[in-house]
Amino acid sequence: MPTETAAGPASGGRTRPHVTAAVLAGGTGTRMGVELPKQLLPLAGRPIIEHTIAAFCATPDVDDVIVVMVEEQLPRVEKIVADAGLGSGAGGKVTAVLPGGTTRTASSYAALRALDARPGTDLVLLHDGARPLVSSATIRRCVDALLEVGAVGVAVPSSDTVVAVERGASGGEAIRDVPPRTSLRRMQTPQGFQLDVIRRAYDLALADPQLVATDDCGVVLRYLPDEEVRVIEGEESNIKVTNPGDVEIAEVLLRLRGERHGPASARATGGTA
Ligand SMILES: Nc1ccn([C@@H]2O[C@H](COP(=O)(O)OP(=O)(O)OP(=O)(O)O)[C@@H](O)[C@H]2O)c(=O)n1
Ligand SMILES: C[C@](O)(CO)[C@H](O)COP(=O)(O)O
Repeated sequence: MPTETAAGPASGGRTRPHVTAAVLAGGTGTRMGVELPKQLLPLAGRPIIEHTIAAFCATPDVDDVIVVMVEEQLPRVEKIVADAGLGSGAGGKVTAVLPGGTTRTASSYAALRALDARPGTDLVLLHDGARPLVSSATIRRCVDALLEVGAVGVAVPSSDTVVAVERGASGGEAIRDVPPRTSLRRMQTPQGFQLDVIRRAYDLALADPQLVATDDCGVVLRYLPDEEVRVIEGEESNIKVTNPGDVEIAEVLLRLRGERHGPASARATGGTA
């Protein structure tokens, strides 16, 4: 339930809920094709995951951050958090670094379980550790929407025509359908939820042996069909580092952002203004 807090300037002094961001970094990055989990690769001299965590720490709407990481890399992430001053004891907001699961869904669930053991959170933002360029503005819009609905996902329109495919008569891939582009969005993260909503959805999902999900809004849509899942506008620059070459693209986007806002502004916001 919303609690009276010393609200920061961005919240205009209103009574506001306690917001926990969960950074999901439990994947191994197989598509990237390098040995190290991709979220540990350097981006402008700092590990990708450090950029991601810093973005949430720098956003006044976020009260604390938990990180879900590949188990064998937990000490490495704890060191990144400590060295960058992102821990809650050092002026940052990271309160826990936890092991993830074997799928993204299992890692989301691990984050939710951690919150079970630690009451206080009203809203949770689930975010890909591999999206280091998320902006404070996007995070803020997500939190604002959660004051009105139980589930929110950040998305961008598709500038390409998107098609559904199937195996064709010739044996190759063939178009089955061309959905109207105006009704399509590309989902990003953060995806935010009132905690009781995502808990109920995951309780049902985890009991379903057929569970297949690629994002958390999809879990709510499927298992709580009466719940409105609002889509809010994201930013093209909030890319997910996934394939070889994506780190270089992220470097360019980061540089452009620095040029737009100036180096002092980029530093003050963890490069995420
Ligand atoms: N078991 C998993 C799998 C993924 N993720 C996280 O979910 C985000 C989006 O997933 P994706 O880009 O698919 O990352 P990987 O699973 O690492 O990549 P790949 O699918 O190429 O192996 C990433 O931040 C990833 O670390 C996670 O927390 N736990
Ligand atoms: C959650 C997500 O980033 C939304 O686009 C995406 O579905 C993650 O998928 P992945 O296969 O785990 O990269």
